[in-house]
Amino acid sequence: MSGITYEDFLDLSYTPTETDLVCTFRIAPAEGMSMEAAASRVASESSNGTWAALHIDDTFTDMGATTFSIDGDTIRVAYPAGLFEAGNMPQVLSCIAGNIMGMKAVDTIRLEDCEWPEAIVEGYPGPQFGSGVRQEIFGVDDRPILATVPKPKVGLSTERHAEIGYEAWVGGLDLLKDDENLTDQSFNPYSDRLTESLAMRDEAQDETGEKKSYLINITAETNEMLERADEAASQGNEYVMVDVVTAGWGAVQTVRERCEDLGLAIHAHRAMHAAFDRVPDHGVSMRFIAQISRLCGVDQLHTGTVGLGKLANEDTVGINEWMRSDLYGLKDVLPTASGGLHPGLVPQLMDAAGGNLCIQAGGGIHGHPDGTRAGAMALRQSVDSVTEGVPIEEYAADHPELATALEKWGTETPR
Ligand SMILES: O=C(COP(=O)(O)O)[C@H](O)[C@H](O)COP(=O)(O)O
Ligand SMILES: [Mg+2]
Repeated sequence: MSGITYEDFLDLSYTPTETDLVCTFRIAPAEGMSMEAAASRVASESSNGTWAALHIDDTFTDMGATTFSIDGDTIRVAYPAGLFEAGNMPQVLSCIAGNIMGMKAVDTIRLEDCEWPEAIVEGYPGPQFGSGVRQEIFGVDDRPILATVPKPKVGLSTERHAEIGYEAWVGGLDLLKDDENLTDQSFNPYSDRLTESLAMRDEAQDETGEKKSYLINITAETNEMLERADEAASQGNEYVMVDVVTAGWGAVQTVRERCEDLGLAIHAHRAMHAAFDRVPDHGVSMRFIAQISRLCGVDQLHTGTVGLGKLANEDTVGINEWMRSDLYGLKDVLPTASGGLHPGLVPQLMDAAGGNLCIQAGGGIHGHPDGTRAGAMALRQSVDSVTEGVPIEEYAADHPELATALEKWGTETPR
């Protein structure tokens, strides 16, 4: 018999192996607790230790993590790959973002970043299409794809919702998108909405000669989501949308598997992410949420608007870069910029975030003084101004819809 105590989880001379998962945390030790003591408790509680010294014998497999670096408030912890069940994202979170978030040894703790080894990545499918949706679904590779969410976000009848979609599609947008809290309510049932919207989609395609599609929200209990995905595919749609944080990562993994069979792309809305990532010193970062989204295999993910728009953002550019970085052959994820966007913000957005994007606007389309179709035209024109390299004000001179949008909202960010 020998023993393990939390001190065994700190070794500043340790060098991570190539199969270790390395996590970077920022921590504030509780009063009276040294940095070293708090840092070793993080590694202990998130792997195989507890508050008391434990007795082990030689049948024990040591899956202990090691805090190997302390730099100011930042610690780095290496976890052996064998600690993690292959392809089980909830279990990963129960380790590295689990009990430690409530541990009294720290006042605050935030998981900022992970370096994922191949030994773990190979258990996950990654995206089926990634940013390839632009080319594979829409045949577009020279501009961002454009989406709109009808507003008011809930309460519109099915017929009105589909009409708004039609107006947006013929105005030049690629995608109609459901809002995060529209699923299968009595005022706008899922099946009816799917059928009516796709009928409108077909009309818009015939009229414009452009491919159009629909980010229909299937968020629900997992089996229900699978049925809704089946229905979306059987009616000829190309996408489903899932609120990935509220649905849960196990459910996302199940949906991803079904979408492989159905050939459907997944648009990930991140509603509730801010409960975990908004407080700067606690929780998990949006970067981390983006990492697990990619591993679980979503194709598009909301990652913010580089500080423009109505919602708080964390490092959109850095996250977007991570989502297209090399990850042992996993496909990339197409970033979706959304939240308080309007045509006048597009040049700044594309300047900072590039063109490999999905740009989504709700109020910035339907709030256009001349209605949804004009709003959609204005958004498409704003993107065209950037891809054609013409300053937006100059472009607006012979594009009246854009001119009206600029008159209304300028190039300022709303609040
Ligand atoms: O409905 C909207 C945007 O509507 P609008 O264009 O009217 O603001 C989305 O839910 C937000 O973009 C979510 O935020 P994020 O993209 O930051 O997750
Ligand atoms: Mg929304």
